[in-house]
Amino acid sequence: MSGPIGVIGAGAWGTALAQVAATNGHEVRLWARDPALVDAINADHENAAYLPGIPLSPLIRATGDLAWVAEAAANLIVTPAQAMRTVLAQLPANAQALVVCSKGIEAGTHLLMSEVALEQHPASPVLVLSGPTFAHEVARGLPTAVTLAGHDPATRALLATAIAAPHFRPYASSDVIGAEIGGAVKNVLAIACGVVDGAGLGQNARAALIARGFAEMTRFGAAKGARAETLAGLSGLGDLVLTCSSTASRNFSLGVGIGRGEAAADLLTNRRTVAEGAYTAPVLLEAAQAARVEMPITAAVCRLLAGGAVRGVIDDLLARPLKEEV
Ligand SMILES: NC(=O)c1ccc[n+]([C@@H]2O[C@H](COP(=O)([O-])OP(=O)(O)OC[C@H]3O[C@@H](n4cnc5c(N)ncnc54)[C@H](O)[C@@H]3O)[C@@H](O)[C@H]2O)c1
Ligand SMILES: O=P(O)(O)OC[C@H](O)CO
Repeated sequence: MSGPIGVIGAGAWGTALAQVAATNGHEVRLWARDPALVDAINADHENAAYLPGIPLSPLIRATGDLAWVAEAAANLIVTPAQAMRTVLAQLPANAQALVVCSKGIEAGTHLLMSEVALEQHPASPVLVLSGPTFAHEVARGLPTAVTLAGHDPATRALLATAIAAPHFRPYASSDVIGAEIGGAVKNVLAIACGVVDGAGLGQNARAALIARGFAEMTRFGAAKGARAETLAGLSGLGDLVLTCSSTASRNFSLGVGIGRGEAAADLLTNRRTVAEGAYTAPVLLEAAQAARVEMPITAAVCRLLAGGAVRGVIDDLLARPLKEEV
């Protein structure tokens, strides 16, 4: 794929992906809604607000002109999930391949981000990029691998070649829904694991929670048509293990604060960067209930986010009737 690559959303992940694309020699058009951020990135070749300390490639040009970005051969969409529809609605109708890189489920509609993108741009090929990818590591050139899912083999091969770098290895998949469900659900489970850490419940509890969380992800995924092997791959289990194990995860860190007894509402009000799991959790629970899928850990996270007392929520989770593992 020749020509510029567009990146829509200049937070930590959009900026890191811009850096990956520039590594491959692509001119990158990086859209930010905030004019001050556009000016700062172009002046300093750094996104000090969201990805500090990483010198950015001169091939990256920040802009507020969405139409100019949309002329690119492919556009990586990296806004917070709940903002995606509004931003996509401003994109011209002739946009080429749209690669959804955000992780979440839309409130109200219960749609995954690729479904939102397809509703807004039915004529554009829509792909999903997801996996274990802390932005600050990817931007520093540390290695990882991701799932790149799309329905058309030729388009996903083209995109894989365009974004692959020695430290960034995309694995192609046709399971678009599966690739998205892993990323959306793991953010909620990472909050739960952070709570376990913050409340000092021990490493056994965290491992048990990861395993039972993965069971929830698998049940929900099956109900939505995801393939089990996708959920066991990079975008599911891979990302779940990453974010459930590190305070570098915003979702895990939010959970740590809740586990220590801080009010979820205060923690959310005081943060500038997005912890998607806090917005996904209630939507996921609604979607699971509509699909008659039991998700007790997700329900517990919802109670905690709504101000429930940590001890009581954990006691209730552990007091559920005994059951078969599978
Ligand atoms: N940071 C990571 O390591 C990482 C990795 C993989 C995926 N993701 C996903 O990528 C998405 C973006 O995360 P991030 O880390 O870049 O977020 P971030 O918190 O670093 O930045 C969010 C960006 O979105 C902008 N923004 C906020 N509200 C907006 C709106 N209404 N319209 C347009 N722009 C808006 C902010 O100005 C900021 O530039 C999330 O879904 C996240 O789960 C993040
Ligand atoms: O910091 P988090 O919790 O949003 O996680 C970032 C990425 O999704 C990790 O793959």
